[in-house]
Amino acid sequence: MTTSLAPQTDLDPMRTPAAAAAHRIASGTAAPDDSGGAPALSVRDLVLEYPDGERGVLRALDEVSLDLHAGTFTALVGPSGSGKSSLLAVAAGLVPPTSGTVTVAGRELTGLSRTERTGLRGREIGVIFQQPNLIPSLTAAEQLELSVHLDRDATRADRKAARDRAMALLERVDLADQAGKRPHQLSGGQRQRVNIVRALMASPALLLVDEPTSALDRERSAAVVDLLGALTRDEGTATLMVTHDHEFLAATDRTLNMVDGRLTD
Ligand SMILES: Nc1ncnc2c1ncn2[C@@H]1O[C@H](COP(=O)(O)OP(=O)(O)OP(=O)(O)O)[C@@H](O)[C@H]1O
Repeated sequence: MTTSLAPQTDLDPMRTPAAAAAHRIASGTAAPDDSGGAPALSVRDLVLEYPDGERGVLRALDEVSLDLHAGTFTALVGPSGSGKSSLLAVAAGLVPPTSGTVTVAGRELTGLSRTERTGLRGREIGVIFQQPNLIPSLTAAEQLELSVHLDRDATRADRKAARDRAMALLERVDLADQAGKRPHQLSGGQRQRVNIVRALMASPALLLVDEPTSALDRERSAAVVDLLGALTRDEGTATLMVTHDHEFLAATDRTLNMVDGRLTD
């Protein structure tokens, strides 16, 4: 992977993820919906070009269009260098496209200011990396609650909602009894499960996952992919997972193939 996806440390200046999650759960909008409503992610005619020395430009994404709906689990496969990570980075709002549009939860990313884009990312986009990038000094529960703790505007009710949401998510992935442990006290599979539910804290509309199984053995990899599928349905996210492992495609609802920056469904 050449494109780097920065860790999600940006804070939502308007609303804490915990408050947003509590609101969505209370209002029932976290329910799965693959019925063809407005897409969680809509990409149109996306082009991404990088400067490429004497050759001019390298076109990493070439007229890519796709829609992802709530509650659906989509795999993105393709040869090395075909543009998979570039698509994730642009969909996450971390890299601006050369042209084309990316709309997440009804908001077009390129039309937003930097602050608005950061806010939207905090609320609506979860990103999971190849290696769990957990903070060594924090417990599993604290990793999940970090953004609300860093938010000076968070109320006591927000903090309580974040604690409750964190415990519910840790319980959902069978880690309630590990909530007080730091990353070095957890196994690789447990760390990846903490990483996954941390990305779900704000009940994002869109979950972008970059090769989540690359550091795991076969059995644990299958468990992580199954878990991502189950959480996609439970939480109602639209999940896009880059994978090299065709063995896990059966666990997804749909597979997209990328070749030379183009999607060949
Ligand atoms: N920051 C960058 N600057 C210049 N070229 C880049 C940059 N990031 C990626 N590229 C190029 O864009 C193309 C697509 O790269 P990308 O990382 O998206 O592919 P990928 O399908 O994710 O590959 P892999 O499976 O190996 O991770 C490649 O030719 C790559 O060399």
